[in-house]
Amino acid sequence: MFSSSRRPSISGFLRPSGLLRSYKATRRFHIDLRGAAFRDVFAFTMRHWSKQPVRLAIIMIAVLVATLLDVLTPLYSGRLVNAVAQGAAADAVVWDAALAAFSMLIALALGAVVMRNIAFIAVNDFILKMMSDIASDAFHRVQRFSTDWHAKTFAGSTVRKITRGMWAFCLLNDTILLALFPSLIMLVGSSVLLGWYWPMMGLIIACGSVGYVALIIILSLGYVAPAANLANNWDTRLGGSLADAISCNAVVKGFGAEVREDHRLAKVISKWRHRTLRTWVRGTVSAAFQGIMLLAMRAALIGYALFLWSRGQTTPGDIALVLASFTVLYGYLRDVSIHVRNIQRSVNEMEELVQTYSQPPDVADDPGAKPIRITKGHIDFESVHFHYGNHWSPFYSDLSISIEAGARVGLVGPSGSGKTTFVKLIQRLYDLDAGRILIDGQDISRVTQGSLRSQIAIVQQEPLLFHRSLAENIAYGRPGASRSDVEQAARLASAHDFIARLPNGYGTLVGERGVKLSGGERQRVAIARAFLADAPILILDEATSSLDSESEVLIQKAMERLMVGRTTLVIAHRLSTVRALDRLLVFDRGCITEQGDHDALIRRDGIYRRLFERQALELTKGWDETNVQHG
Ligand SMILES: Nc1ncnc2c1ncn2[C@@H]1O[C@H](COP(=O)(O)OP(=O)(O)OP(=O)(O)O)[C@@H](O)[C@H]1O
Repeated sequence: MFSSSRRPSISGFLRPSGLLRSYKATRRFHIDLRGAAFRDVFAFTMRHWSKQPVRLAIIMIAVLVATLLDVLTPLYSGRLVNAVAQGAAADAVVWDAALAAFSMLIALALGAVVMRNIAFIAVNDFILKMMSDIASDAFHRVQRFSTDWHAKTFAGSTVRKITRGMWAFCLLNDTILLALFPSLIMLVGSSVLLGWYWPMMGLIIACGSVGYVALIIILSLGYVAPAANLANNWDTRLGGSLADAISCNAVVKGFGAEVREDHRLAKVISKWRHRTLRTWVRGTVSAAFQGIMLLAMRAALIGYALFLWSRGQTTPGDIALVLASFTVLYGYLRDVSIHVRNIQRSVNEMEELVQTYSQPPDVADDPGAKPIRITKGHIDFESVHFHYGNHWSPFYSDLSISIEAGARVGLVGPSGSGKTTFVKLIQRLYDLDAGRILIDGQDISRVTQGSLRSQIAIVQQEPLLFHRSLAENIAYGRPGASRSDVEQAARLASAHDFIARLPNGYGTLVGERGVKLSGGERQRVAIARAFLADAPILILDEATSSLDSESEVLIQKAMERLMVGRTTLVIAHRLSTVRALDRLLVFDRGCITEQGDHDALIRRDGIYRRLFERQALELTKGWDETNVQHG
């Protein structure tokens, strides 16, 4: 992420700096030119600009006036020189002319400072407002992307995409509004000013500047950028190699392989050095060409001015005007290469963020969708056809099943048979290919997703907790729940006792994703959250991880209390825990092959009986081994 002090790169408008130094400052950034990316990013920028037309107008007018005042400054420098060259200060006419020119110079400088600061103040608000909008819009969209999207995308890279995109947008706006726009005004203004007095000089500036900018674009994008890209890759590889060896230091030590790792890194460093050197050399060559071009312009202008002077057509003041004009213009022009690279860099870094805006949500609410009202919790699958996006064959074909309101149903079957997919479809985390899922007679694809999911409580196998206090995590099930409601839910979930023993009790922060709690404690917090949610439909994804028997009993009891009065689906991994449920659905490769209660299923020679016998056998073996050890 960039630093939050964001102006140093805008040297054209603020403070000119050496070409080479500036080049080196930006050399590490990824440079790549793609027309589509430029178009999308500029369209995105325009959309944001159009939301603040008044501020944009203030900025542009202030920058325009400040730069025009800079354009006029050489004119009065020339007049001052002319006045001084005319005679002694004792001459009142000369003195008045010199004083008038001096006053104008001060007034112009003061005006430029005032206008520039007006532009800065306005631009701060303007850009921060857009950055805030981008952050909240991106968050809004990302939160609503499908489970599939989140499964495919690393959370860390999404976060980086948003924050880097925000700062790149800041740099892009700074560069356009505070660097390129004034440079353009200066270029046109100087051409007009000098062209007004000497058309040939106007032509030299106009043609020279256009040639100079074209040269910069060709050198930056065609010559330096490819080398910089390669150097950048080696920069990343160098970082990766360092991180790899340092993070696996225990292995390196274990094998006494320090020297081997030194050699390995030395090879990477050598490649990195060569690639980087090539980029720097190209940067230096490019800077030299730019310098030569500026020198040629300077020589042409001053040479022409001298030529006119030799013919008696210019005064010392005119020469001063030409010199000063070129010096001011030079300050703007010499940093154009940095601005071009800044634009490229911002476009590259914003590209991924902008793409998320054109991505439609995989699962969208129907226009005018109404909230669902679940009173009983009766669930019907009607001829459901479904396949995962990256699979060719359908996972469920013509699946139909009814689950009565208030029933406690276990979903069992081998790993990958489709138990979790079944509950994901009830939550509408994916859309169906065909068929319908109805809850209390309402098609879930026609209601709002938010209302549907808020009436289905879920306790996951590996519950995720926010890095917030325990009280906040539990209250997530019902926003605005009172402290006594939270404690009551924790008691029902057998969580109160362990929370009360913590030094900060309900105020304890649980660490990222709840890492500071044990698996059993996390589950009880998730159960407490589900108690507070008080949803008519409950999904329990039973933990497979081996909890100690005390935790297991506590969790089992908490879950039984939670099931009362709700339609409950239990994804069961250990069949011993679902024996008491009203009904079991046995899944096998996307089909429900058997159903009934435990007693009925165990009597049949089917998958359930085989699974049950295998688990019973494993349990007996486990017992025997324990007894042998203890014996
Ligand atoms: N997001 C996904 N994209 C593609 N395929 C998926 C996705 N999620 C699950 N699958 C595949 O769908 C099949 C069913 O998965 P599901 O999670 O429903 O099985 P399960 O019965 O719950 O398994 P387990 O008991 O191991 O949790 C598996 O083959 C799995 O690889």
